[in-house]
Amino acid sequence: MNSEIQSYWNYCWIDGCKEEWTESTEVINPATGEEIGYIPNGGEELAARAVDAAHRAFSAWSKRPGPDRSRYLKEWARRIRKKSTELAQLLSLEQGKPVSEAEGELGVAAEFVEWYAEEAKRIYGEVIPSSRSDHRITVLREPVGVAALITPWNYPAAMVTRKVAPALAAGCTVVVKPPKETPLIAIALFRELMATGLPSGVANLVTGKASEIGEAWLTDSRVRKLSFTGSTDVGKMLMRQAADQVKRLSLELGGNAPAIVFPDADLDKAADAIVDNKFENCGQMCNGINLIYAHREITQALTERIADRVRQLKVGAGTQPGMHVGPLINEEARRKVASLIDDAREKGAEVRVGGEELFEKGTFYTPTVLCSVNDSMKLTREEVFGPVAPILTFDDEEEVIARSNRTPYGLAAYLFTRDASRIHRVSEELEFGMVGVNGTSLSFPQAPFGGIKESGMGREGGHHGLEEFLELKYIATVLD
Ligand SMILES: NC(=O)c1ccc[n+]([C@@H]2O[C@H](COP(=O)([O-])OP(=O)(O)OC[C@H]3O[C@@H](n4cnc5c(N)ncnc54)[C@H](O)[C@@H]3O)[C@@H](O)[C@H]2O)c1
Ligand SMILES: N[C@@H](CC=O)C(=O)O
Repeated sequence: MNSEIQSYWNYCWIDGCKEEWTESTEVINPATGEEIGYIPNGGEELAARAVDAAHRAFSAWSKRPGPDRSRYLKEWARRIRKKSTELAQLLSLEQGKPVSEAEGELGVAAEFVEWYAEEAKRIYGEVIPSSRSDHRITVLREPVGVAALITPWNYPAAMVTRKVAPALAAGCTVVVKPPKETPLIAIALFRELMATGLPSGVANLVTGKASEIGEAWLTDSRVRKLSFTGSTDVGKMLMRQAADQVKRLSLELGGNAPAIVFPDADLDKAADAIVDNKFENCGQMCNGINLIYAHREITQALTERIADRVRQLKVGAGTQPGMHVGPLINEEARRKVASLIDDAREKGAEVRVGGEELFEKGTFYTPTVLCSVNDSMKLTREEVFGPVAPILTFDDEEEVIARSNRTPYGLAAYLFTRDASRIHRVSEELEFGMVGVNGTSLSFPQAPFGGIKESGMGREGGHHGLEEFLELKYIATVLD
């Protein structure tokens, strides 16, 4: 692994070539605090060079037939799958998640590329009957242009392919910036993309100073689109910067997902699904459950089931076999989780499981279950992004819908019930972009993943994800 890891050090990808940079910055393994690699600490100049290359490549790439663009994507997916064992080790090492989860993420990453390789062939226009017989209305779907793609550290492989694949399928060229915490997996994915023979400049990747790179791209009129996944605070700032040139925007931001368990639910299945979701990636998931609302009649029974399952979770470095929960991404993230738990304790929450920092090295925190949680506690309003399952009690449907909708976020919500009418009624009343019913899996290449309110705008996945990289052009033709 060491020589494999070193093969990703100190370069990014511009115009089809490895671009080395004198100033570098280190990448840290969150399970040990040790340096595992170095990447270029680029800024404005590197960012501009990436746009130069993407802009030069756009005209030829956008004119290629869809089936032609599709072939590069299929080959990329094949290569990701072939190397998934090595890539999963790398992802786990720099991000912290268990290797089994990293393998799952790489499977999802490849699935998105395969899906968009097919969608590239089906970018249809329209001919619309006009109200005037002397006019024909034609609508074309054209690629937006150079797209800037900025990705987060929590799903550092899937978030790259979920943006790059639809953009390339649509005929856009791209400039990509991964986060400083997990750049190596993005560089590795790019190596596989370049090995497909993709024409130079179609896809470019830079690493370094986030605000400098972001500003360079948002003030460059050749960049026509920004697709960003990350925190709501940074998303809002980028939205303001993008306003000056009215750039197209997709924003996949934070969440504060409720899981509502009604008294008629299958409690064992609900507890399994809640624990799987809540502790995936050490709770660092945008659509991760933030609050568990249990009906008063089943609060105790559900709490026992959740607590029993959480006690079984093994915590350790993701690269160690058999671990379920890895470290948080860094010390700042651990401090935030600890302070939210302290606040909840001070306001009367009971720690049923966990509630402690772990180990001398690395940024571990025990999987935690909190009961007697009430709405005065900070963790009910903030995105916790950690291994904490807070359980609250509710009495009736209307009340729990109102409490769930009170958040400014609107990404995902979950409900557990066997009552068919309630499923429809509650799903439709919840103000969230996605609702999971009797389960918590939401990320499918065919489905429109995304949020409303302060969780963002636009969708990733499905044909909806392709539309984000396409402009409509309407042509009115006078018929002789
Ligand atoms: N809605 C979704 O689909 C989705 C998916 C994954 C993660 N997320 C959210 O992402 C957040 C966690 O990710 P994070 O901590 O990496 O978020 P973050 O906002 O700190 O960083 C995201 C990306 O933005 C970059 N960035 C930071 N400041 C910037 C600036 N001034 N200009 C340009 N780029 C800048 C970072 O370097 C990184 O690449 C959580 O809030 C999570 O909910 C949302
Ligand atoms: N779980 C989501 C990512 C959010 O953090 C996904 O897989 O799309």
